[in-house]
Amino acid sequence: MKRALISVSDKTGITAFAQSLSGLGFEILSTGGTKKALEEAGVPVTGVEEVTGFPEILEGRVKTLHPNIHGGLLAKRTPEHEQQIAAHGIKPIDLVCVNLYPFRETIAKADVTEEEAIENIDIGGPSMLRAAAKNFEYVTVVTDSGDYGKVIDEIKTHGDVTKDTKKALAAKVFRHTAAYDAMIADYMTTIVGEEAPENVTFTYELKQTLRYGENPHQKASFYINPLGSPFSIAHARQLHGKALSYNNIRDADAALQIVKDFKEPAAVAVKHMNPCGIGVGDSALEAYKKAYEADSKSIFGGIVAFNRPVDPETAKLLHEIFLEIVIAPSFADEAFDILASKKNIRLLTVPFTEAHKPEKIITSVEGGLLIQDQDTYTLDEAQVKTVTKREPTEQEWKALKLAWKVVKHVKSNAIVVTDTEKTLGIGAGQMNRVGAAEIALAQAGEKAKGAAMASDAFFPMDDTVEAAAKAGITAIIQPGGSIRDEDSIKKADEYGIAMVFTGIRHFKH
Ligand SMILES: NC(=O)c1ncn([C@@H]2O[C@H](COP(=O)(O)O)[C@@H](O)[C@H]2O)c1NC=O
Repeated sequence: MKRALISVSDKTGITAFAQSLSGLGFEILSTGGTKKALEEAGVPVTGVEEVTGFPEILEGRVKTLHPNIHGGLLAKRTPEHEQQIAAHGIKPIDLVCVNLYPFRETIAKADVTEEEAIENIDIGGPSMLRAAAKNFEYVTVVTDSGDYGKVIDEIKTHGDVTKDTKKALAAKVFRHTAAYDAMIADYMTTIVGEEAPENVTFTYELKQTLRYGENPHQKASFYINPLGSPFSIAHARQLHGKALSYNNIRDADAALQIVKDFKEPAAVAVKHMNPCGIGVGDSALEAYKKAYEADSKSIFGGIVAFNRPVDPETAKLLHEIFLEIVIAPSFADEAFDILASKKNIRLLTVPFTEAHKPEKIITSVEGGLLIQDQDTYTLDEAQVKTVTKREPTEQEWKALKLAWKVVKHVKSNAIVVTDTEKTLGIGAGQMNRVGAAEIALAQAGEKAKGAAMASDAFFPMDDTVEAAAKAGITAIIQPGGSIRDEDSIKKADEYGIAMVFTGIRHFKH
């Protein structure tokens, strides 16, 4: 008689599965809670303690960790192994169905204690899963209730689960136990505060296979951190429109990261990971009008993120142009109807919460990963110092603060020109700083007169100040720290520009 060992925390679908196995001639072996559930459903079950000859001890910490179980799981069906287990009175186990203590769900609880988390580290379950998966040649191993039906069907059709399925199920089990352990490792690493552990493992879950990657000939998938913040593109709720593409996800992430930095109502338009127009105002409507005005050409086909609910008036304006995505904390019903009248536009919501804890940034390079903190620095006015003869006026200060907030999110070398309520020119991703300035100033045109300029890193020479002055810029904010700072300061003084140093750099590569 074939034997199946069933030990599950999540009992979804288990009685039907066990019933089918029993009907197909399997003897069912089971642990405490699972045995009880199966017995209540009328499935004949043998308790594991009858197999081990040992009771469950240490509050369930030891139930299946016994040679009578693991010998039965790991024995090859070869004469040598069969003789060995028989000599010890061990019988083979042909199928294992195990799902693990809910560690992830436990640590996701806001009030979880360390003790509770530790108790939810499953030991016996992964041991059985790994033993059965190693012996996939002979043993079927199931951990996902989604596979119960397939396993039963194959046994009914072929008398056993096919070799290919056994192998595929084993691979799935190793992925599962690896992810489970990675989550435990991450939790423990955080508890002990290890900054750069000698190994790093992550658990990410498939959210979506994408139609393609950055280009149609590149394959791509989207994996998300199951414990990630809801205030993220990974956990955004899509209310309308076609599935997000690879580029959509990255652009939407960029737009969210920017709009998160604003307390006042703001609208952020993004193209190709850079902001193309940012506006602030007293309402979403006002902010959007300014973001649109900032660059009414580039916004076409872009992504717009708001940090306030989208109202019908704003929706009407958004509806006038082609946009890929609109993201906001929410959409008023009428606003949703207006926007959703276009079939393809994606409408996403994310809960804007102050409690958001920024995740680390992980970037891949060929053969490696780079991990760093997010650039969460916000301007510390006490640290900022005016280096020129002239202090910025109140109006200039307002514009400088906006420019500095924006420049952090623009690819380096970055130069941003703003007034007090919107971007006027954005020079992004240039290989020399003055080149970025020329782009930003050309875009601002006449509006550069009396405007503010921000630079993400120091000026290596005074040419950017010169270009700014000639375009009519009256205030500049930059980190400072160049050996030629004095040249830039002198140049600013020459033109009566007020320049402040932040002492902080905002490279974004
Ligand atoms: N300690 C053991 O020997 C052991 N054997 C199986 N388990 C787990 O116990 C759970 C099932 O327990 P029950 O059938 O009592 O509800 C499963 O999630 C299984 O993975 C164990 N528990 C944890 O390590």
